[in-house]
Amino acid sequence: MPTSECFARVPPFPDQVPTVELQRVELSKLLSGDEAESEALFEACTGLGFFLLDLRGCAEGQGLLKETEAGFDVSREFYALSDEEKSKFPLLPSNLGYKPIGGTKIEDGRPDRCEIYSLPTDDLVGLAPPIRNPPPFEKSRPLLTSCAKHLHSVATTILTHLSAHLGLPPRTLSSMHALTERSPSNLRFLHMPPQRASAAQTSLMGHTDNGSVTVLFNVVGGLQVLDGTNGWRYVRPEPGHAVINLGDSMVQLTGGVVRSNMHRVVPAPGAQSESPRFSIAYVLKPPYACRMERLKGEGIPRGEEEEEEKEKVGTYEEFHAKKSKGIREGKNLVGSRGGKKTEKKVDVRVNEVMA
Ligand SMILES: O=C(O)CCC(=O)C(=O)O
Ligand SMILES: [Fe+2]
Repeated sequence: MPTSECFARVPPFPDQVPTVELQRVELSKLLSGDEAESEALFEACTGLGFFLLDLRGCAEGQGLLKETEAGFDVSREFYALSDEEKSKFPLLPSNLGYKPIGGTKIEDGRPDRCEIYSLPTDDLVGLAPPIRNPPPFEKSRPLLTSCAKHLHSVATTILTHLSAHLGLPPRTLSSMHALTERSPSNLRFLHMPPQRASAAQTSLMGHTDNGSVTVLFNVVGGLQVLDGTNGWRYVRPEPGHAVINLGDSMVQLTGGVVRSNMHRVVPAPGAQSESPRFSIAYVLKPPYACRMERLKGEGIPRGEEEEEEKEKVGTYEEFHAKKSKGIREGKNLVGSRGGKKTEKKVDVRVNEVMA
């Protein structure tokens, strides 16, 4: 999450709410090849599937914090536009573009309370003909392109460490996600307006991400992770850190070694509930053409179901389309195995924590 100056502008996250204990990993140490840090990363990826990445200890991280901070200003400018202006940029295939409030459903079928603008990475880095984005984004193209490239590099650094622990040649996962092939990866700007306490509801439904790695920045709380039998727990926003989580495609490619955990956004707790909530996420996804077959590495299990899987497996484009359709229809939401086929299904409606 951005620097402490950003945090000073909103009331503090309260101490009295149940939070999840996330592993902290330092980007500077990952970049210098620190083995203990790499081990901690792998533990978090195979455990909860979420961790905090400290960006403060190196120039790469500090630069990214500054860029995302500027990104929050771009987001505020966009969300200050009228609904009429925003709706001139409707959702494109692959869920890119503008999703208005109520565009998806929450667990109980009610409309969500979250609006999202997703900019395709392909467009930002020149892999695809540019789409027409709203003026606040268009006039900040150089910033957003630079930000997307730096976020992409953070996400692939994480994938390089994962490759090592999975017994894959070091560049297997990062070259699979290179910025040379078209994919539905995107830089997304989310906005959740404050809700009336008497009618407060989930803002963004419980879901697992369907990409590979998500790098998330927020200042106001509200993100919750499903923490095993503890149920939903808030993630406390921390200055100078990004929240990292793995998505379904990594579960598929690793035969279930890593976890794509359920998470959702509810109204911010305590005094923060009056503040509008902005977040920025970089969602790294495999290329459309990538075959979603289990990779071969010493750390990746082989099993009977693999043969069965091979017959069903297709491209990431197909994998992605199936999940996106489910989300639009409000399906696939009340149960999760945390991305692991071996896990017991958990009802995501358990232990509602709505402060
Ligand atoms: O806004 C957040 O904190 C989470 C957003 C999220 O889960 C997503 O964009 O997939
Ligand atoms: Fe998500």
